[in-house]
Amino acid sequence: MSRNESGDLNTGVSARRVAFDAIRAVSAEDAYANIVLPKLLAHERMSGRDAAFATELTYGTLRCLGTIEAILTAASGRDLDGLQADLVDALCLGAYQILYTRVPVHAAVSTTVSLVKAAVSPRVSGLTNAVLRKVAARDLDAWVDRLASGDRLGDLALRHAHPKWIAEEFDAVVGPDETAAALAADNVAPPVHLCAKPGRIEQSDLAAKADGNVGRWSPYAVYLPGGDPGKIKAVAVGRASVQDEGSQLVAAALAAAPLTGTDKTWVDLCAGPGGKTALLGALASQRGARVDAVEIQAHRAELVTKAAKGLPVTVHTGDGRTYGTPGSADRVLVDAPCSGLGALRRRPEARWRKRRTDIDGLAILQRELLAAAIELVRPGGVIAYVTCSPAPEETVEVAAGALKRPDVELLAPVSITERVPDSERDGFVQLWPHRHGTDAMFLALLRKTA
Ligand SMILES: C[S@@+](CC[C@H](N)C(=O)[O-])C[C@H]1O[C@@H](n2cnc3c(N)ncnc32)[C@H](O)[C@@H]1O
Repeated sequence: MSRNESGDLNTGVSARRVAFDAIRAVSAEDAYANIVLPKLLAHERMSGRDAAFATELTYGTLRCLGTIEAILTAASGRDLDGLQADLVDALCLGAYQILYTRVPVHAAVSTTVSLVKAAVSPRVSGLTNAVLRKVAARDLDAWVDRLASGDRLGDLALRHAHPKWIAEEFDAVVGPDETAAALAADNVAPPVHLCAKPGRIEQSDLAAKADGNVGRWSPYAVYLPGGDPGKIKAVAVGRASVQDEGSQLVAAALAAAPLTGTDKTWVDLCAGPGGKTALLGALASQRGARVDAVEIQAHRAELVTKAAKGLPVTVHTGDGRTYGTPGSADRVLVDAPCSGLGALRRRPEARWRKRRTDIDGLAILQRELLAAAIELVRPGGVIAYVTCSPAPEETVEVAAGALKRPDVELLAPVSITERVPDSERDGFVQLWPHRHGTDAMFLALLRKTA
């Protein structure tokens, strides 16, 4: 049976049921959509256009959840907390189709009513029909205009489906003219970037073999137009890996920083799952250096071992805050655990799960890890402090704290700023999806002076 986005009643039901089950798992069990959905698709043996439709419905609904819920609340005239949770999930799925897709309204409503009858309760099918018909009375823009309160960031957050506090974090960095673009970029699925491991395969060779395009910024990046990267031989045999171009740039910037004296011992203090370790390992291999990769979680340390197979990398399971001998490293990467606000486009549900208060605890750990890196590096050595977040509390504020020390100075990250326009932020690097097509990686490049 073939199904498509037209909303044909006989053809879209299974994809919608898969999407509903995935959304249920995310909302009821705190599952991750990118993990639960492939399992459901495999279980249903769903592929091709059906799988693409189920994915669009699942990811789209979860991504836009806060805005959809605000519209459902207004349309139904009731607090959604008073409705059973599985009904709310089904209503969100139906409303997403009405507001954000080209599925005809009658198909979105009737398929959701059928879904509710089968998967929730026939008793609430009339309510489902009534609420979705009210949602369909306006298009998305009209709903957003109706719900707008006149608060600039609150309204932008509503329009671009983010919690307001995240809009505030972005706005604090890019300023009012760019915040809408920064938020909108999170609603576009990221393209797949490959990293051609230096010394293993040339960028142009990988691009030709993978039917991709050479990346704009990283000398190792290849953009894939589509398809399964696991099926590309260079990836399967470890000569290339899937890695965001921004991650490649910040890892390579550590290796590119000027250094006098010994340059043999590189440390990756927060290594799991090993994407940056693998790139550093390949670069170290070309330069006669070695990488010690530290990861606190054993299962993630195993992933590092796999990612770095065949490279001069030693993996240590342990706490980066207490690792190693002071003054023993030439280059240290601290790719710190962070809020991940720079990679929201990768995880549809993530923005609604995070809380601003999460950053407070993370900032303490980030400062401790950076302090440990400063201890670990030798005088003259280099530290790259990296986060996949632009939030000031876990980026410039952490780096500025370290720069108050008399034995730390800021290094200009020219390997990136001279190559990538609009990437400099107060002497550091800040990449953005809407500017550069990368995750919003932050980099502070520091030197230990004495
Ligand atoms: C942002 S991720 C690193 C991503 C990795 N560099 C890559 O490119 O694949 C942060 C990692 O730090 C680890 N981590 C958290 N606290 C740590 C600590 N105290 N010491 C070492 N690793 C830690 C987390 O388990 C997580 O795997």
